[in-house]
Parts: sequence; C-alpha cells; structure tokens
Amino acid sequence: MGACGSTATGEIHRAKLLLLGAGGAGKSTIFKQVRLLALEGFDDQIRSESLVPVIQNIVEACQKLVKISLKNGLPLSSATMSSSEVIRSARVSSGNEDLSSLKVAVKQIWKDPEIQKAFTLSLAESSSKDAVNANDDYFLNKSDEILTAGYVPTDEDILKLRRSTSGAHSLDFTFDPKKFGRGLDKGYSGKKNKTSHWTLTDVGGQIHERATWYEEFADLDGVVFVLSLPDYDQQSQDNRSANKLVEDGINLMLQVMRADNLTDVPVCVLLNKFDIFVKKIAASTKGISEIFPEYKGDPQNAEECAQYIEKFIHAEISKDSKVMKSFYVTQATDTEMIANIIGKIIDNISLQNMKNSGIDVN
Ligand SMILES: Nc1nc2c(ncn2[C@@H]2O[C@H](COP(=O)(O)OP(=O)(O)OP(=O)(O)O)[C@@H](O)[C@H]2O)c(=O)[nH]1
Ligand SMILES: [Mg+2]
Repeated sequence: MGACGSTATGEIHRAKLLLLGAGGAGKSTIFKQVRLLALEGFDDQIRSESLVPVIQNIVEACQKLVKISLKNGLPLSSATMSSSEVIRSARVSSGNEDLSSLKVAVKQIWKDPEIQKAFTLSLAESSSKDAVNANDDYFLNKSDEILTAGYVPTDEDILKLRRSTSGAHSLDFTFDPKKFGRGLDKGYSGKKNKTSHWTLTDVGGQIHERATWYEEFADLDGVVFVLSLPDYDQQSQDNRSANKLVEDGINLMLQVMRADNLTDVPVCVLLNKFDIFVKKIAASTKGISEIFPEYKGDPQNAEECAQYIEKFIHAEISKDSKVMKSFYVTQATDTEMIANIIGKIIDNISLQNMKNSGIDVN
C-alpha cells in the first residue's frame, strides 16, 4: 500500500484498486467507463469484438421473451411463433453474415404486444436466470440498425452490453483530474488530486468465479464494492430463501471485508443501477418496506429509499470494521456521473492512505 507516483528508481508506482460484487452488479460497466475516460474512447478492436455479443444479447432477449410469454399463458401470434423458430436456428459467428431474416424475425417478435407484456413481467422478476436484462429494450429498439451490414457498436452499446466476466482483468491508467473532470460542477473538488497512476482490476462476480477473488487481495489500496439496488426485492440465486441485495450484496461484502489482508483497506460502496431502482420503486406500492419494515419514509421516493439502504449497510459494516467506507448512489452506464464518482473515489482513497502512512493531510 502507499501513495502513487514515481519511486526513487524512476519506476512508476501504481496504486491498486479492485472491483468486487455479485454477478451483474455493474463492475465491468465501471471498468469500461474508466477505460473510456482514461484512454479517450474504445478502440476499433473493442468495437468489432463487441458486435457478436451485442447481436447475441438481442437473440437471447427474444428467446427469453418468447419463453416468458408461453410460461405466463400470453397468446403469441403465429407470425411471432415462426419468427421464434428463425431466431432459434440463427447462427451468428462474425456478425458479417447475412442477417436480414434475423432482422425481420426480431422486429416481428418485439412489436408483438404480448411480448411487450412479457418484458414488463420479466423486469419485475429479474432474479431468475431466464429473465431479460434491464437494457435489452435498448438493444431491441435499435435492432434494425444493429442487424444491418457494417454496423459498428457505439460507446453506449458497449456500456449496455451484458457479458459475464470470467477471470481477472486489469487496466493500468493515469488519473488526470482534467480527463475525469466532466463532473466538476457536481461537487468533485479535484483539488486534492494531481495526476496519479493506478491499476484497476475487474473480476467475475458469479458464484463459481468468486473462489479466485482472494488472489487479487494482496497490496490493495482500495476496494470498490458494487451492489445492485434493484435487487432489493429479489431472491438470491445462491440461497432461494434469502434476499438478493442482503445475501449476494451486503453479506458477500461483509464476508470479503473480513479477509485478513483487506481489514485496513478503504472500501467504496457503489449502490448501483439507480435508474432501474427508480423505475421499480415508481411501479411498486410498498417500495422497500416489505424488505426493510423499519423504513417509515415515503415508499415512492427512490432517493429516500436509497438513502435508507445506504444507512442500513453503513450500520452493518460498522459493526464489523472501522476502516473508511464511502457510499455513492450510481448509474454505471452514465459516463459523466462515473467520471465524477471515480474522481471522488480516488480523492478519498489517496487521502485515507496518506493518513494511514502518517502523512499530515490537514
Ligand atoms: N440501466 C443500467 N444498466 C446497468 C447499470 N450498471 C450496469 N448495467 C448493465 O447491467 C449489465 C451487467 O453489468 P456488468 O457490468 O456486466 O456486471 P458485472 O458486475 O461485471 O457482472 P459479472 O461480470 O457477471 O460479475 C450490463 O448490461 C450493464 O450495461 C446501471 O446503473 N443502469
Ligand atoms: Mg463483469
């Protein structure tokens, strides 16, 4: 652990940040945002590598929507059923093949009003592995464009793409407050930070991936733990009788923070997917009070609900650990917001590590 800059030998010292959290919480989206901000955009290779997964997101979304419709007895038209056959037999390996019949089939499926109902049903039940992803409507709405020859994925496509991470991936970057300064007007001071050097590591969050997390714990300067707010009313996939936000979010975080080499490491907690949380709260009558009965605030006020969850988690972690934690409510797909948050995280972690090293920061 230590401050980041050049060592006596002129070598660059990089401070180490690790992203942790359950599968689908939003770690890779943050990782991609840092790449986008620090390296000034996605290169051609990342764009071309993203085309097939973007198309696969569309194909899988259609398959899941047909399945959900049939499971819920929604009457699908014969045109939708035959389009579903086209989708089932579609093979996309490069994205450069003729996609015209796939394009027609996707369009037919997505415009079916019963499929639209299935989409709404699925969002409410997002813990099942058959559920659609929250951003699938974004891809389905632009499927005509995406399934046209020569399509190049945009920054937004890459950020909204769902692809589970396997193994650990690291990115060396230079934190330049000017590049991350798009959020300056939103409260990030930028004063405490000069340019500094960092390595950010992203890991897979699915259960079978977590066994290797511990390999990344040595010499860390900070952990960014990502939780998914809309999981507040979902069942855990590991333990069907438990709540997903509590079990796969809070308990997982507490378990990780007990690791010997993490006890002194500052933790930043991101309460992510706030945009989806807002939609869920607006559509529900009881809000979070079914899961958090002590919450007595306005059930329809998403900000208040998120603040309550933040206080709840803060109290849970404080029982266990005295290390610094900071909390941020985020939407990982919003580049400007994440620029601002990363600035604050780096501010906080640098400050904390200077204090730990006995440097007077006042
Ligand atoms: N609308 C919305 N979508 C988000 C947000 N954060 C992440 N997503 C989407 O959620 C999906 C999962 O995000 P990832 O970043 O891949 O999740 P992860 O934590 O890396 O998941 P694993 O790699 O399986 O551990 C992607 O489609 C993201 O675009 C958010 O704040 N709002
Ligand atoms: Mg990931």
